[in-house]
Formats: sequence, structure tokens, C-alpha cells
Amino acid sequence: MLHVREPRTLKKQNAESTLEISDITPEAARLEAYDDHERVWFGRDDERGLKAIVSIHNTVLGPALGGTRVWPHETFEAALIDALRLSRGMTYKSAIAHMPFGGGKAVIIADSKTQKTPALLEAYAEMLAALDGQYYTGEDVGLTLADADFLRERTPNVTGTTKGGSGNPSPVTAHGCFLGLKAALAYRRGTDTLTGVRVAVQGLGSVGWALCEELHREGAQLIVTDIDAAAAEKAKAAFGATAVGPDEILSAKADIFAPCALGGVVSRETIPALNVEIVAGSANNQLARHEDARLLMERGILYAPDYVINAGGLINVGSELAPGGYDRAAAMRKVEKIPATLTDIFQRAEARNRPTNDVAAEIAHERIEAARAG
Ligand SMILES: NC(=O)c1ccc[n+]([C@@H]2O[C@H](COP(=O)([O-])OP(=O)(O)OC[C@H]3O[C@@H](n4cnc5c(N)ncnc54)[C@H](O)[C@@H]3O)[C@@H](O)[C@H]2O)c1
Repeated sequence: MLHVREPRTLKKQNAESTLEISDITPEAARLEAYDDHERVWFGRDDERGLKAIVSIHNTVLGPALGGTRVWPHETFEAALIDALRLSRGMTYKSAIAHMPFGGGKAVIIADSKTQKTPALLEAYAEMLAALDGQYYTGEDVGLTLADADFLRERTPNVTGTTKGGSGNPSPVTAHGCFLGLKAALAYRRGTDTLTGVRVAVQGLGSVGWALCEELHREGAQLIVTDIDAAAAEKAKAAFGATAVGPDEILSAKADIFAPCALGGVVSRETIPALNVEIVAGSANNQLARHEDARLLMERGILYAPDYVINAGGLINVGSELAPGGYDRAAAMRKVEKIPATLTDIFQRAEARNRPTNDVAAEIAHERIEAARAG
């Protein structure tokens, strides 16, 4: 059932501030991606260049937690859909990883290389403070560890910082993906030996690069791409990788495709050209549509649901908020459960002839409904 919530207002932190925050839940509710979000906020500060959407999907399991993406979406609607899909994914991610958090995510509409000024981040910190604990954030595409530290100096609800926090989540996300990718390989081939296994990695940013390091150490052959050609060149030198163009990676002949850039890359348009046995990577919302997982299944391609395999970062930053504070060893023990969780999903999906992401979503829903019922 669709609930369209009454708009709410937030108290201004400072009467002089140029930041305006509005409740755009009714506007979001008109979109297919809405999926019954609890609240969607829009923060705008023309003087400081901020346009930010904070999307809170579901807080049944706990307060909303999810990173902030800085990306120059072409339209406001595209940014809003991105935020909605990302925050819903965070709800599922927490539920599957047994973390006590709800799903939330933020999108700042800006080019992180040219428009992410200290003034913009100041305005965003003010927005986070005004949300007053409804939403905890951290790194995502376009928001670095230094940015997270900058925000944390101004407002408390920022995780994954060096300011008393757990630090950069990306290597932990990459490690969880590495373990999950091996679990998929073992499920498919009966062995998780990576020697000579060809992995096509799309996106050589914080997670993609760290994943390549682990894969390379275990003897995988890397085929890489990035829209930043310099990153691909660096990977050639560091890992002996083969670099291909951004459009070529989707049909590259490999054993595994690891999407580690943005979402929507696995779609009914791209699936026919995929030349791999497994899709396992860090990107959020890899599938353009939930139903696309069935097309993968029909092509015999094993899909590791994104919010299961990439939960390492959430587990790490979320552990900061555990009673007693951050304990890295405890967080890593949880990350090491990702392969078993995935294997269980693969088995259930195969036994019922269902796509893996259907099974994962079902498990997440069951946990949320059980918590709602108390
Ligand atoms: N950082 C984390 O801990 C974390 C946790 C969970 C999920 N994720 C997801 O993993 C993905 C990567 O995150 P990140 O933190 O490494 O981001 P990042 O910004 O550090 O890296 C993204 C990289 O992808 C490249 N890229 C963008 N579009 C591309 C395209 N079309 N083709 C090839 N390359 C392209 C960028 O140039 C950049 O190098 C994102 O989808 C993110 O939401 C990240």
C-alpha cells in the first residue's frame, strides 16, 4: 500500500542561514521508485551552491544510515530517483547483514571535482544537523574521507571518519566483495581459486581499486575500465591489467564481471552482451530493474545481489554506533559472514528456481516485518 505522508517542516538552526530545507515526500511519492519512503528532504542553498536530497526509506530496524553521493545528475528527477533507490537498498542491506539500522541515503547534485566547495559542505553539514539524528551519513561516490572528516567537525551524525570514527569504509567494502566474489566462484565451480580467473572490473575508485589489489594478490587476471583513463593506466602498471574502454567492459570476455562504478549497468540492454558466468561487484543498484535478475538467471549468469555483497562498508561504519563503540575485529568478523550469507541465498534461489535478488529481498522483508511486529 502506498502511504503519502503529510509534509513536515524543520526548525532552522540559525535564523541568518541561507539554507532552506523542504519536505519533498509528496513529490517523491509520484515516482515509481518511491516505495513507501518515510521522508524525503531537499536542502537548497543558492549562495553556497548546495542542492541535496536526503532520502529516508525505512527506520523499523533503527535510525537511517547511508552515505552521501556527490554526482552531477542531469535532472532533479534523476537525482531523486537515485536517492530513493539507494536508500531502499540500504534498508535491505542492513536487514540482510543483521545491522540495527534503517535505510537512508543522500545525493548532492554537484560535480565533486569542481563544485564541492567548503561552503557547499558547510551548508550540507547544517542540513545534517537540522535533521537532528534522523539520518547518519558517510562516504559514497564523490564524497571522500577528508569530506567526511570536514562534516564530522561540524555535526555529529557522520560515520567513517578519522575523527574518532572507523575511517574509510571502502577497503572493508572491497574485502567483503572479494570474499563474496570467491563464494560465488566456489558455488559455480566448486573451487574459489582465483589463479588465472579473469575478472572484469568497472570503476577503479576507492572500492574498485582495493578490490583489484586483493584479486591481483591471489592471481586473478584483471580487465579494467574507468571513465578516468589515468586510473586505467595506473591499473595496467600496478596489476598487469588489460585496460578496455568504458563501453567495452560490458562485453569483455571474462569469468566474472565486477561492477564497481555506478548503478543501472546490468539491464535488458546490456545482459545479452555479457560474456561472463558471474556478476559480483560493489556498485549499488547494479540492476536497472529488479526484474533484470531473471534475465541473468535465464542466461545462466550467477548474480551476487549488490546489497548483500557490498555490505562491508555499512557493517564497518555501523559498528561505530554499537554500544561500547567501534571494535574493528568484531566488525571484520561480521564482514566475513558475507560469503556464507551469499551461499545460502544462492542455494535457496537454485532450489526454488528463483532469481537470487528475489530471495534476498524476501529475507530482508521478513526481517523487517518481524521487527515491526515486535
Ligand atoms: N565506498 C564504499 O564503502 C561503498 C560501500 C557500498 C557500496 N559502494 C558502491 O560502490 C561503487 C563504487 O564506490 P566508490 O566508493 O569506489 O566510489 P568512487 O567514486 O571512489 O569510484 C567510482 C569510480 O567509478 C568510475 N566510473 C564512474 N562511472 C563510470 C563508468 N561509466 N565506467 C567506468 N568507470 C566509471 C569513476 O571514475 C570512479 O573512479 C558505488 O556504486 C558505491 O555506491 C561503495
